[in-house]
Amino acid sequence: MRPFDPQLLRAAPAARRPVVALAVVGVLQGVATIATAFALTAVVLAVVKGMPVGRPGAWLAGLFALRAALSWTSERVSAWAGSRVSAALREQLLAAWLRADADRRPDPSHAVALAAQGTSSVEPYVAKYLPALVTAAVVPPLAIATLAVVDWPSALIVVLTVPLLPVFAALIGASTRDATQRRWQALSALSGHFLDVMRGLPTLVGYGRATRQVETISSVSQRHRRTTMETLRLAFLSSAALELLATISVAMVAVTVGIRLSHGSVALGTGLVAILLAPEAYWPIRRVGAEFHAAADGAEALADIQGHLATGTGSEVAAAGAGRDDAARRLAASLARPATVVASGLTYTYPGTTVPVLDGVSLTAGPGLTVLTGPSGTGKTTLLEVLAGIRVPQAGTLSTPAAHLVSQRPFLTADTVRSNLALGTAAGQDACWQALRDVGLDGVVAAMPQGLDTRIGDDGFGLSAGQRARLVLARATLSEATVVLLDEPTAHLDPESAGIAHEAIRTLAARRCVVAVSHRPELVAAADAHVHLEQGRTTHSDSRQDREAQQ
Ligand SMILES: Nc1ncnc2c1ncn2[C@@H]1O[C@H](COP(=O)(O)OP(=O)(O)OP(=O)(O)O)[C@@H](O)[C@H]1O
Repeated sequence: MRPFDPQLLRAAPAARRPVVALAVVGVLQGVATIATAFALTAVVLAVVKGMPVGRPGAWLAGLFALRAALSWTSERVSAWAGSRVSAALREQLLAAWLRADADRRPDPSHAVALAAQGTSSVEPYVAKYLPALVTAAVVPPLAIATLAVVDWPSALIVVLTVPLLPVFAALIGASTRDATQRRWQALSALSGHFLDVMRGLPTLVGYGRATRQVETISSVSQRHRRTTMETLRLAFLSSAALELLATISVAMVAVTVGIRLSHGSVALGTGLVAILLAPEAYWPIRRVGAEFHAAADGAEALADIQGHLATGTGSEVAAAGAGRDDAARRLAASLARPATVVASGLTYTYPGTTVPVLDGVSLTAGPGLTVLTGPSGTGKTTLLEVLAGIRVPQAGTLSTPAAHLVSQRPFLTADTVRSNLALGTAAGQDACWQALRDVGLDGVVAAMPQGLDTRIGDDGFGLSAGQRARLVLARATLSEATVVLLDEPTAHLDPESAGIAHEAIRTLAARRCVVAVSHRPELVAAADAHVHLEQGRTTHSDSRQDREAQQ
């Protein structure tokens, strides 16, 4: 971890003002502390000499009040700055991942760890460590300069001992960096494993292997606990070491002042100011050492976040020829474009593999229904994802307006039926009911306790697989996109429900360009065009007219 990474201020512009404000408050606190040393000395001298303490006492009280106010301000600004920066980074991360194609998105467990704990761990870095760093750069030189004017021998001792603190801190910091990296990896592994287990819990329970996971989660948690304790041990050790060093250094100043006082070679006032000022040269550096450990996680996470923000900017994505753009702008532009998909020579190879899944696929789909068939694993889903702009082909050209993709594993949030239906559109009550009627789900939703306002669980929990499939189909009918891509939309439905859904798909295709992957012969028969894929290539395509002519 570098002491300060200017990338932060570039990555999170929201951090600039709070960091500057915290730095100013830190410097004012330092100046007030130095002034307090003089005021306190004046009070002590007044008492010793039997003079009135009213004036110096008032100064001292005023300075204490100022320091309390500055301390309160610093805490408030810190809390505000931390939450502002972490929220801004979280927003930027999500926006970058949404812009990026599927191959550049991180693994979900890593994404969860980074967007949740990662961005939160940047808070102490911004709110505590950076202001401490600025204070450490300003206050010690100020204290030493004042000390040099007041009592140069004390200043000399401080100048000779103060560099030991950053040297020690840097030595300890090197091992902290490795420990923090290990801790961060352990945390990612823990959240990833936990997510996998939660996802696969029904299957694990079904096969009677759920209890085995307790052991695995326990060992992953233990690894995280060990790495956390290792980091904490280092933090306590380094604080103790810096504390000891600073105390010995201050003691050296105090002892020499004491000896000179007893010899009468220094005035009481000067000696007192020197003793009170000496700690001010050390504490800001000690504070940096203490905050460094709390901030180390944040610095590690910040480096990771910056990597994701840099790769998610999309410059290469646009250059790859798929013409993907910001989703909202694309949707707006798409409404003005004809509902036609034209793909030519699309070639796509998954990262880490060598054999292309799509090998020069060409396809033209206009308004109406185009059904895509082909054996399992031949690349149909991949093709839909390329058409939707989620994956970027390595070769070929694609021209399409913004598309609404209904995947095989539909995405449903833990929210009301209404918000799951209207996701991203301004569909009202009537439109929602009409969409539900189109897919034959109106009776089911009407029978729910709160109708459209009934909450469904995460991932559609509480609905059958067929109901989920129809709900996302209803959502597609509400979408404003002129191109709708459906991946096996009726795979989970009984013949009756499939019939209703096919009718809804045909209605949808009357107004838009619908490309559906399906193995249902009745949907293929009803299609305006049929494209067959095999081993990543289009082996056959025909239109309804071709089929009618053949018959
Ligand atoms: N993330 C991935 N990384 C590497 N290979 C993948 C990935 N996803 C899919 N594949 C491979 O790409 C090939 C095509 O997969 P795809 O899901 O597109 O096939 P499909 O035709 O839709 O199959 P199905 O009809 O069974 O849904 C498969 O051989 C699959 O193993």
